Order: sequence, then C-alpha cells, then structure tokens
Amino acid sequence: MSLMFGKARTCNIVTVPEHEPSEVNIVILGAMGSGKSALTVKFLTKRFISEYDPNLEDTYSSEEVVDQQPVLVKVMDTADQEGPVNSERYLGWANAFIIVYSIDNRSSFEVCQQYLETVSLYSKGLQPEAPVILLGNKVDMERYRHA
Ligand SMILES: Nc1nc2c(ncn2[C@@H]2O[C@H](COP(=O)(O)OP(=O)(O)OP(=O)(O)O)[C@@H](O)[C@H]2O)c(=O)[nH]1
Repeated sequence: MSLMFGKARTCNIVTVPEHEPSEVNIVILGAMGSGKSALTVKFLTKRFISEYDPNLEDTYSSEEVVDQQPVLVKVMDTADQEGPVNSERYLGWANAFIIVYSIDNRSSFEVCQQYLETVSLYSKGLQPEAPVILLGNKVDMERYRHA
C-alpha cells in the first residue's frame, strides 16, 4: 500500500491505477471456538495466535496475488453465538463462504448443517453460486477426533 502525504492539489487528470486489484469477500462461519479467528489471523499474518476476543467480529483485508493478478481479499471473521443469526449482514456481501468446525467437537460439526442450509438457500438463485468450503479445523487434535 502506498500512502501520500502533503497538501491536496486540484488536478484535471484522473488517473486510474493500471493494476487495480479485483476484490473478493470471504466470510468465515462456524461454532464458537472452532478456530475461525485463529484461521483468519494465520491467513493474514502466517502466525498462530492462541487467544482471541470471542465476541469480536471484524473484517480484514489482505492483498494477495492469484494467477499473477493482484486480488484484494477481505475476510469477515464472524462471531455468532449458536448457529446463524442475522445472516443478512454477510450474505449479500460475500463472494465465498468458509464454514469451520473443530474435529474434536461433534456439536461444532453438527451446527455446520445450519450454516450450509442458510448459505445454500441464499446462493441458490445466484449465477454463479458462491463457493462454500466446509473446513475441519484443529487437525493436530486427531486423537480426540469426534467429527
Ligand atoms: N489445538 C488447536 N487449537 C486451536 C486451533 N485453532 C484454534 N485453536 C484454539 O481454539 C480456541 C478457539 O479459537 P478461536 O480462533 O478463538 O475460535 P473462534 O471460532 O474464532 O471462536 P469465537 O471467537 O468464540 O467464535 C483458542 O483457544 C485457539 O487457541 C488449532 O488448529 N489447533
């Protein structure tokens, strides 16, 4: 990102950046504690951080290169308490959905059904339909697997 400082000047020429990145909005859904924030932070910073504010819902941006093209990826890390609530806040915004469960927690897997239904009901009429990924998280907990 480049920042410009100094006085604003009037200019008749409007320059459009040659390589304006396209944008993709991704929503991360899933049960509390399934690891949505950890995944989001890992994607953005390449680091695993173990504790997050469970009530914090925020959207983060990262410039990525996909097929040699710049893409501005926006990630909304949601914080639903139990299953989908007020889903309108992300349904219209999202281009893709990642539904996360924790492999050591059966109920986090079961609640994915509700998210899948909400998302597929919404994206049914869309052309093309928004991609949905079901993601089993915490694979290091294999010996405690319940889902
Ligand atoms: N063992 C293990 N623990 C993880 C992993 N990812 C996240 N955790 C832990 O799981 C707990 C919940 O992670 P969060 O990222 O806060 O989960 P969340 O889905 O954002 O939870 P809410 O914010 O409550 O919705 C934290 O203690 C994390 O450290 C993982 O891959 N393996």
